Amino acid sequence: MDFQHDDFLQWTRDNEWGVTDSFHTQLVDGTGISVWDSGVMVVTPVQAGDKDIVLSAAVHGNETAPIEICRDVINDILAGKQAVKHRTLFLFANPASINAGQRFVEENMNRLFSGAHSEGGIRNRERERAAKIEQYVTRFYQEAPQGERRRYHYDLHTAIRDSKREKFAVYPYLHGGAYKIAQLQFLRDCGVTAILLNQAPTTTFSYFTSRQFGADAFTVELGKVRGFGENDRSKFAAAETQLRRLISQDELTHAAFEPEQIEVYDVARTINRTQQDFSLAFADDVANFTPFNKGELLAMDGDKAYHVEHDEERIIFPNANVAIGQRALLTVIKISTDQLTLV
Ligand SMILES: O=C(O)CCC(=O)N[C@@H](CCC(=O)O)C(=O)O
Ligand SMILES: [Zn+2]
Repeated sequence: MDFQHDDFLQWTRDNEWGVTDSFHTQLVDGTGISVWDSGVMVVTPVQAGDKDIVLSAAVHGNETAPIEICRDVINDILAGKQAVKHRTLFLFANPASINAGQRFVEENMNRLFSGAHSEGGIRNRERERAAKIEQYVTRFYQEAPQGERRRYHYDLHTAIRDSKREKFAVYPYLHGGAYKIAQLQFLRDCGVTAILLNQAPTTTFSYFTSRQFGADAFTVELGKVRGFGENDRSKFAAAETQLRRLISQDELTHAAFEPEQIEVYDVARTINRTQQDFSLAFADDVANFTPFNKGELLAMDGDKAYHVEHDEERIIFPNANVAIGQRALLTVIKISTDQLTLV
């Protein structure tokens, strides 16, 4: 058995819950290609730079634009059409959900990291896969050459709803750490125009790599959920270009950062669904970043009402259909970039 060299994504989907074998091959230029599992590929240049880069897609299988981007980058690497300068781990995280055309099969994988996959006495294959992905990422960062390393993780998503900010990113809670200008520049050049600052730990993939490995890690929302072949790839061209530059260039140069180029939002509240009887007080077509006025009703969770507590409080990721106990809505409040400790 070997992996399919001309279409790694298809081979991954054909082995949706993983394989026990691993594979290694070399490209003509000596670049190492190691496949640790279905959807798990490590690219190791002969003379690798000092970056260890994780690019993940398909944590949610219906978010196809990032999957298509990573598919094309990987296939170009395997075909010798895309140079790689830094160690790069590509992950198609949840192949079974790709095949199902759904966000997940049994459980939202992006709520299973930082060990959450092993809590609550629940077992399912998404939990097993999340645990394996944690192991692969750990192995990837730990197997890096000695010396000062720069760790990155871009977990690429698209959003269920429309968004008044088409591309935005979630900066995981940094526990007092400083935000990095270079990351704001990179995300800006990917087309990101808004950054959400999480103010508490989560069980998302990007929080795991940020907290566990000190990676510059982000959830990057690149657009809207669409079927394979339905993505206008011109809308993702800037992001794809930056990702290709990231893996292939020693250093990335960016134009100077201007605060007005990216809006910064504090996550004000996380509203979880705790009751079967949960509803949002606005229509399904109300877009991410829609502002609400103080006092307006946002959601009912059983008989608990959630009202807007700040002027211009904006909704993010509204989803009344989440599992009991999971996040049904974030609200954010815009802050001045000047308020950030930037390094
Ligand atoms: O559009 C939505 O409702 C969700 C889109 C999505 O999958 N977003 C991520 C955000 C992860 C984070 O907060 O860092 C998710 O909900 O898992
Ligand atoms: Zn997602």
